[in-house]
Amino acid sequence: MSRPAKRTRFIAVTSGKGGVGKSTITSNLALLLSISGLKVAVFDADIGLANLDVMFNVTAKHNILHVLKGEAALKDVVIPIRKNLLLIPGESGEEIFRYCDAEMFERLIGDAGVLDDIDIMLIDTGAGIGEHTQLFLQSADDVIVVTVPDPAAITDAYATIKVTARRRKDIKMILNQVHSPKEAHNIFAKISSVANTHIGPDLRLELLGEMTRDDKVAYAVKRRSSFVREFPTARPTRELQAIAQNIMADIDRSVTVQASESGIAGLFKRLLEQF
Ligand SMILES: Nc1ncnc2c1ncn2[C@@H]1O[C@H](COP(=O)(O)OP(=O)(O)OP(=O)(O)O)[C@@H](O)[C@H]1O
Repeated sequence: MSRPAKRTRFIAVTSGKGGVGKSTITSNLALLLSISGLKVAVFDADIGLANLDVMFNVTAKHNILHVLKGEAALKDVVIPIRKNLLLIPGESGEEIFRYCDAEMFERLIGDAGVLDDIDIMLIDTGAGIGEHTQLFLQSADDVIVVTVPDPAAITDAYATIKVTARRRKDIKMILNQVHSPKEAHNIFAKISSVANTHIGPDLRLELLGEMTRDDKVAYAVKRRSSFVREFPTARPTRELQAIAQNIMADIDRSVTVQASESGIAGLFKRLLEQF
């Protein structure tokens, strides 16, 4: 039986090109949001390259695919990272979608108690032009496209924005590995201008924030730790805190909904509606 739950805000984090810092940002952002007192889940939906378990330095024995196949219970798959923060390990998205049907959805609702009070679910997806990634992007409340200043990455980020904008008109961006906020704003202004001309004026593109290039970030990733914890006063940490504040300012936590609308069941319900 369904019971009241908190409405989960689904935030998909994507990119055009690999290696721009999407998983680093997702994992550290999740940590900051959870430290702020929100209940956060991170769903690793990066098709073929699920690596958030590495980012959080945990070992995932089972993942969501085992749940969908009925081989494991959700509570045995979900990994607690810290207070208020859970990881839902993923696997090949392609296969996940083979199990995306009504029966699977019923199973998730029945099993979803562990997750139905989640405030924010961050979904780490693959590159945004992929067909299956698009399903996640269209199902989410917010889409964040991460890019770096490199021209090839910007071109690929723009391609992601263009494909995503066919079906939704609000897209956010994070400019990572910039040298200064000015550089981030200049790049964003150029992307916005091209999008306005070629995609259309009804697309609402928003710069959620920027993160400076800093060796401390790479150092922490190499050590499988989080830079926001290791370097709490470093510039990228402060910049990511500002991004977390922006996200929190947008969230109304007071709304209650049916359990089927929240957590992982809510996400799969939305995915199912795309078929
Ligand atoms: N602001 C930054 N400053 C310095 N290095 C960074 C920064 N952000 C990310 N990196 C480094 O970039 C590399 C790629 O990051 P990450 O794995 O998060 O990218 P990704 O976009 O998730 O890639 P993929 O999609 O291939 O998993 C990592 O080694 C990380 O340490």
